Amino acid sequence: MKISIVGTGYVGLVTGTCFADTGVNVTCVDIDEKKINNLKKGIVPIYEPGLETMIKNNVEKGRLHFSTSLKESLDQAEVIFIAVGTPPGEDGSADLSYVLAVASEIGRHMTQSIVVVTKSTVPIGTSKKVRAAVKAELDKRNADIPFYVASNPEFLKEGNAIDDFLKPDRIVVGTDSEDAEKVIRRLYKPFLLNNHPILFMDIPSAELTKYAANSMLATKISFMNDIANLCELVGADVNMVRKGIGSDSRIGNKFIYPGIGYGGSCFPKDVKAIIRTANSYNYPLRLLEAVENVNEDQKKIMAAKVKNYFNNDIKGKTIALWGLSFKPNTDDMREAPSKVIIKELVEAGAKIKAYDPVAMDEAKKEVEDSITYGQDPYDVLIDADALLLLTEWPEFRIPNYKVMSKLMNHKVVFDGRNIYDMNEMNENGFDYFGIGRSQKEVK
Ligand SMILES: NC(=O)C1=CN([C@@H]2O[C@H](COP(=O)(O)OP(=O)(O)OC[C@H]3O[C@@H](n4cnc5c(N)ncnc54)[C@H](O)[C@@H]3O)[C@@H](O)[C@H]2O)C=CC1
Ligand SMILES: O=C(O)[C@H]1O[C@H](OP(=O)(O)OP(=O)(O)OC[C@H]2O[C@@H](n3ccc(=O)[nH]c3=O)[C@H](O)[C@@H]2O)[C@H](O)[C@@H](O)[C@@H]1O
Repeated sequence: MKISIVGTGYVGLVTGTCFADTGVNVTCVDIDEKKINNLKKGIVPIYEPGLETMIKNNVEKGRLHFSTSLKESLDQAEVIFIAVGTPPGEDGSADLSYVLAVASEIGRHMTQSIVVVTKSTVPIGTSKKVRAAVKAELDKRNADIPFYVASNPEFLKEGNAIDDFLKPDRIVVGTDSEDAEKVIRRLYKPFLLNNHPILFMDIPSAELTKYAANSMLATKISFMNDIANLCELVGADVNMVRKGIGSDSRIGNKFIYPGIGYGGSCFPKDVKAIIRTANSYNYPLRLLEAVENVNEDQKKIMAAKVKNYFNNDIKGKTIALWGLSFKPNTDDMREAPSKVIIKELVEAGAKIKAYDPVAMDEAKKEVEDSITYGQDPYDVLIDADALLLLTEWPEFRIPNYKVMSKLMNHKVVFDGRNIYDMNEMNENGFDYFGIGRSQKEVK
């Protein structure tokens, strides 16, 4: 079987590599020549654990190819996945220009019947537009070639992408044709061996499922952030409350970790987009509007805690940051809450020294020039007046109190992910502030 994946980003590259791993012949296509040239040399553009080795293996076996030519990739391909970006437009709606440009290109170059699958996250009705864009190009050249469209949203998480793709909780496919269903079922069969279901449904339902899933997860996070803030006021510990509610199987213990607000390329964008879609039907999604508002406020909470601790005067203070990426195991800085926190602190006159195991190169492209970067976690603690833990990378989990005490000017830790033991911090002489943990225990 031969397939093509257009868009070689987080989703396209992982999708292509995982399909190649099952023996399918895959061509990953991108318009970014540098990216494709690098991939041909074995240089992977993103940090995703396990991906590099898997790519290398499949390239060596001759099953995984990289190209800038969509036209060439179409040769004998049975399925083509569209996995390009759908960034938010100015009004919050998803920008479909990349998706539709690919659809038109498919129509311009296809020579045999093919299933066109949209894997990008797209609003309801997009598959219709994809179908129309392909058809318009076929009509222009009087080509009567049958083709099918399908929607196959992706649910992988960055940092755990390969595992999520190989062992999905479910695969969602929206289609209106039995022929397309047959081809897609065959392609996904290797991932269904452990009884993970493949759910076929109508196309609008598949498209909406993706937004509903991300919105539900974002809602859980904002809910817990709201509860965490209440915990601080009433003297409760959100870690306890989280365990207390998470052990109710109806609620579940996943995605209820409070923190510094959800970030990344998807939750913020997708919550905005579904609100926008609903508004266009004159149906305000009040709950999700609140989810978004809580999240915006939550991103500012750490900076507020720091300012409050130093009596609203952090001018000239040196603040050390551990972690910059929006979550561990990725170098992705898109919508990272760290960017909001840095902005707030810099505006108040603080000097920032940051360390992240992999995201510093990405951060340098997006963050204030005034901040400096360290070689390792302890490097940034030299003369620091405070440490802020922003991303829960494993290497930050067990801090070396002796070294910290020696290096830091002032012993205070603000833990944006609640990974530290408050008592242990206090016993080692550190003032400690987590998220949603009673301030009473602070010395
Ligand atoms: N990043 C993630 O974890 C997830 C993303 N998604 C969705 O998947 C889609 C892709 O997201 P990412 O992989 O993060 O995007 P990305 O920004 O990492 O990659 C998109 C790629 O598409 C390429 N591209 C743009 N126009 C093109 C064209 N005409 N022809 C060929 N290539 C083209 C770009 O050069 C870029 O390399 C988005 O809709 C996103 O919402 C869904 C699930 C997870
Ligand atoms: O559509 C997408 O792109 C993807 O978006 C998320 O995946 P991702 O953004 O990679 O990462 P998550 O692990 O979901 O984390 C998102 C944000 O929420 C935050 N988060 C997550 C969980 C939690 O309990 N608390 C919390 O604050 C993380 O720190 C991070 O900033 C979804 O989890 C994926 O299923 C989906 O495919």
